[in-house]
Formats: sequence, structure tokens, C-alpha cells
Amino acid sequence: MDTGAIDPLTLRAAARYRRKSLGQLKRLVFTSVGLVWSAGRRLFVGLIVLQLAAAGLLVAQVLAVRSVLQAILALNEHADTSRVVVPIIVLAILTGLSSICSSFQTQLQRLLGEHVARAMWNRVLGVSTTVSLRHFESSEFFNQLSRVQMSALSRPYQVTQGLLSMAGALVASVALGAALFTLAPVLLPLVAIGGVPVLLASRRESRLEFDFSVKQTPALRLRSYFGLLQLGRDEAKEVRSLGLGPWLTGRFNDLYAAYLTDLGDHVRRRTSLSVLGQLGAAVVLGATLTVMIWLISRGSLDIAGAGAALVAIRMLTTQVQLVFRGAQSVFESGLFLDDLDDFLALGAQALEEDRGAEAPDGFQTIRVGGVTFSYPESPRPALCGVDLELNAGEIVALVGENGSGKTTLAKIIAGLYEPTAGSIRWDDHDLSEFSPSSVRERVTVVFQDFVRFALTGTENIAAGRIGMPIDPERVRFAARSAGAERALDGLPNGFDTILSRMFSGGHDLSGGQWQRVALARSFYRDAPLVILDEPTASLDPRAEHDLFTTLRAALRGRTALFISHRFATVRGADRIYVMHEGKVVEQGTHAELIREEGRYAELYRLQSTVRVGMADS
Ligand SMILES: Nc1ncnc2c1ncn2[C@@H]1O[C@H](COP(=O)(O)OP(=O)(O)OP(=O)(O)O)[C@@H](O)[C@H]1O
Repeated sequence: MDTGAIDPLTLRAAARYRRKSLGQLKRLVFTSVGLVWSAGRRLFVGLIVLQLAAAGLLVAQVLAVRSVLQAILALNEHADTSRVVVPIIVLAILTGLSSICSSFQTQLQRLLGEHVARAMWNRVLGVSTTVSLRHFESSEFFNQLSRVQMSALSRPYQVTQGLLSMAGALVASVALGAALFTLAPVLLPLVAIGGVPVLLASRRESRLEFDFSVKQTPALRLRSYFGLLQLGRDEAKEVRSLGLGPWLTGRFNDLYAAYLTDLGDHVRRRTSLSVLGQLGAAVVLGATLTVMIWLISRGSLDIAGAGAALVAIRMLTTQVQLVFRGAQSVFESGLFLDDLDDFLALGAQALEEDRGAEAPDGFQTIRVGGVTFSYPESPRPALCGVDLELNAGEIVALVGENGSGKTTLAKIIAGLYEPTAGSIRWDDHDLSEFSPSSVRERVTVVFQDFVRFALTGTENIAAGRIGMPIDPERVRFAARSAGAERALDGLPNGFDTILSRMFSGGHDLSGGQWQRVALARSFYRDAPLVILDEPTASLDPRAEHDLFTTLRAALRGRTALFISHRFATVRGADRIYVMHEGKVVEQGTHAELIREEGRYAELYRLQSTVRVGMADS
């Protein structure tokens, strides 16, 4: 796959405008069938068998109708009516079998659909969890992700389903066509022509559907967001305390109303097209029946033959339309699958980007040299020529006002973003020589907005290194080092308690207790570089003090980059870097920076004298 052609930040629903070549169609069919086959081959084979059986049963019914009609017409006043009974019973059995076959098909389709959905989910999640973080800065990426979740996941199955029903209908059409041919050959081409208007209308409908989906995605995402705000547990308290409910419902409703208006227009357009197609088919059917009447009047078709031909025409019309509808479904799914393909290609691109040597187990020095970084689509760089040094075993602090670039720098050092310019070197090697995932393996980060997994305490901590079997002793040790052990032991099921009330038996922790669990997670990871972004924001003064007095012991020789607004907590760091508007403006130990009487000294004094509600006198 050529991944070089894809610019992930300008993903567009280009599929809509691609010409469908035969090669593409072949690829689409092969990929889809391959996918469905690998997701549930036994179910797939079962469905094919049922489809063929259904087609066979249809033909048998036409023949049975003819037998019934012939038997009825052969009756006269004194004839033995028992002659009619057998063909009627056969017809009844065939009709019953057809219905049974159809209900089996429905259930099998449901099962196979779920198998395919699971296989597709695996692929999509494989991409969403590995693509570079920069994609998550692009709204277009989210639009596509949303489309993929909403419809593309089921499309490979729909292609296969379309193909299956096409194949079944084709077999039935050939058989029914042969039956009709023996009755009245001239009627056959007329019935076939009846499918053409349906095909033309369906193709246009498919394009309309895809365009509608692309156009609606951003508004749909916004509406889902307003829905989630009113359904989410985290949001519930603020929604109530601010009385946001009616306003949020109003926004949700406005978006829904706009969607319904658009949907109304869309459905009207689709229906008009469909009616046009059906009208065309009805005109052809009318012509077919007129020809049949003419044949009867000429004596070329007897009454039994005419009755059977009528049934055959009725069935054949349905089957021919099924063939064309199957083709339309394949075509429509193809548009969505191209979209899915583009998305999945990002996974291949992520693999490509992850090429490189394995990062070494540790380092003596990390040197950040002239690092500049701009977020995608952001007019101003978040970092401009940052220089910084981290020596093995040091605790280095990063301070600065809001928005000065501390977290951004931490993300770059952690290997989550690549710098736009400048370099990060681990001893003699540029970080870009190593595969990003191997760098991330050797770094542990506690973000300000760390994830509170609704899992057990043990799992929350062991998530730090989930690739290995969980080691309860190490989990406990990490919890102890982070000061989380007592809080977890105090829960109803100790470390095995689920840390969320969303699930039965779950229990919630306080903000500070959660922060200690997140710290424990980072200690459990046991990486040579630990990045702590505001790790004490929710800790009480005693816990904060305890953490700092034990931090060096807890780090056990690991290097730490520590981001904090609390100057009292960073003064013990080996070196402090002060950031301002994306640049490092001062550096040194606490004592040196105070002596320098610069920004650090000013902020330090401000913080130590600030009082709630009054200026310092
Ligand atoms: N995902 C993003 N996309 C675009 N701009 C961003 C993004 N994240 C941060 N920024 C911008 O980058 C700059 C630096 O942000 P950063 O989060 O690194 O600052 P910070 O020093 O960590 O701030 P704080 O102390 O408030 O956590 C800010 O101007 C911010 O608006």
C-alpha cells in the first residue's frame, strides 16, 4: 500500500470522487469477501448453501404452481379431486421450506454480521491506538473516525451480503428464466430489461447516501458531544450545579432539528429516485403482461402455462431487481470502504513511522537542543528553540506560567510528538534514530489529566506495564512508594476493588488518592525516565511533603522531569528550568535562581505571599 500519498491531516472523503475502475471493484470484492471469510468461514459457507437452496426452492415453486394449475384445469365435474391434492401438498411443503430457509438465513446473517463487526473493530482500534498523536489534533481525523464507526464497520459485510444475494438471485434468475423461456421465450428479455431502471436509480441513490453521510458527520459529532455531556458521569455534577441541562438539551435539539430537516430532503430525493426506478420497472412489466395477453389471444400460451408464466414473471422480476440491488449495495459500500481503506492506511503509516533501532535501555544524558514545535493548524509555535539537559539520576524541574510550553516539551521528550525543528539526543544518538514506540517504552509520564480507569486498583497500577503478567508484589510496592497503599487497602475489596461507582461493587477515590494511584502506575512502569506533570496538584500539604521527601527513594536512581506550579515543591530539584512563551528563559538551582532576581524569583515571591481575596501588603 502506498502510504506516502496520504496526508493524514487533510483527509478528505476523496472516495466519493474516485472513478470506479474494474480493478478497484475487483479489489473491493476480494477484500470484502476475504474479510468475511476470515471472520466466520463456517457461517459464510452456511449462508451460501442456504442462498442456493432458496434459489432452488423458488424454481421448484414455479414448477409446482404449473402442476397445480394443470391438475386443476384437468378437473371436470366427475374427476377425482384427490389428483390435485398431491401437487398442492408439494407446493405447500416447498413454500414452507422457503420460509424456513429464509428464517435460517436471517439468523445466520445476524451472527456473521457480528463476527465481521468484531474483526473490523479490531482493525479500527488497532489503528486508533497506534497512529501518531498528531492525528488527534485534526478535526477531519475525528470526522473520518466517526464515519468509520458509524457505517464503514458494517460495510465489508454488506458487500459480501450484496454479493451473496446477487449470486443467489442470479442463480434463481437463470433457473426462473429457463422456466419462463420454456413457457414463453419472448417474455424473458422484457423481464430482464425491467431491472435496468432500478439499477440506474440505485446507483444515483448510493452516491446521494454517501454525500449525505459525509456532509452530516461534523454536525452529528457535535450532537453526540452534546448528548454525552448530558449522559456522562463526570459532567453530571457541573451540569446540575450550573443548571446547564435545558441549555444543552436545547443545543442538542437544534442540531437534531437541522439534521431531521436535511434527512427529510435526503429521504425525499432518495424516494423520488426510487419511485422513478420502480415506475420504469412497472412500465416494462406492463409491456410484458400485454405481450403475454397477446400470446394467450393468439393461442401460443395455454391457461396453465399463462398462470405459471405469471408466477415466474412475478418471481423473476423480484430476483432481477435483487441482482441489481445487490450490485447497488456493493457499489454503495465501495464508497464507504474507500473511506475505511484510507483510515486503515494510517495504521500502515504508523508502522512505517515506527521503523528504527530499538532505543537503549538507559542514558547518561538527554540533551534537548533548539527544539521548536508547532501544533498542527496552529499559527503560533508552542516551543521556540528550547535547550535543556537531563542527566541520569537527576530530578529536573520545569516551571513557568500557564501556556508557557511545559506540557508540550514533556510530550516531545516522551516521544509522543516529533519536534518541528531541533533535536533530542540520548547520549550520542538522535531520538529520531530510534523507533518511537521503543522510546515510549523507556519513558513513563503522569499527565495532568491522567486516565482514571474504571478497573480494579491492581489493574490501574499494573496498566503501567500491561505487557507483562501482573506482579501483585510490585503493584503493592509501587502503591507504597506513591503513598496509595493505605487508601487502596481501606477499600471493601482492597486492591481488587473497582475504582468507579459505574460498576457494581465499585468505589470512588478522592482526587488526591487518584493522583497517588497514577503515580504508582508510573513507578510500576519502571522506566529510566519519569515525567511528572503537576503530580501534586491534588495532594494535601502532608501528602505533598511526604512525596517529596520520599521521591528520590521512590525513583531509585531513575531520572525525573518534574513540572509544577508549586515553587515550594520544586526547590529541592537538582536543576530548575523556567519557561516563558515557549522558551527557556532561566535555569539553575533554586538558590541560584533566587539570587538572579529574575522571573523565577518574582513568581516564587508572588506565590509565597499570595492570600486569597487580598493583595499582599
Ligand atoms: N493540542 C494542542 N493544539 C494546539 N495548541 C495547543 C495544544 N496544546 C497546547 N497548545 C498550545 O501550546 C501552548 C503551550 O501549551 P502547554 O500545554 O504546553 O503549556 P503549559 O506550560 O503546560 O501550560 P499549563 O501550565 O497551563 O499546563 C499554549 O499556547 C497552548 O494553547
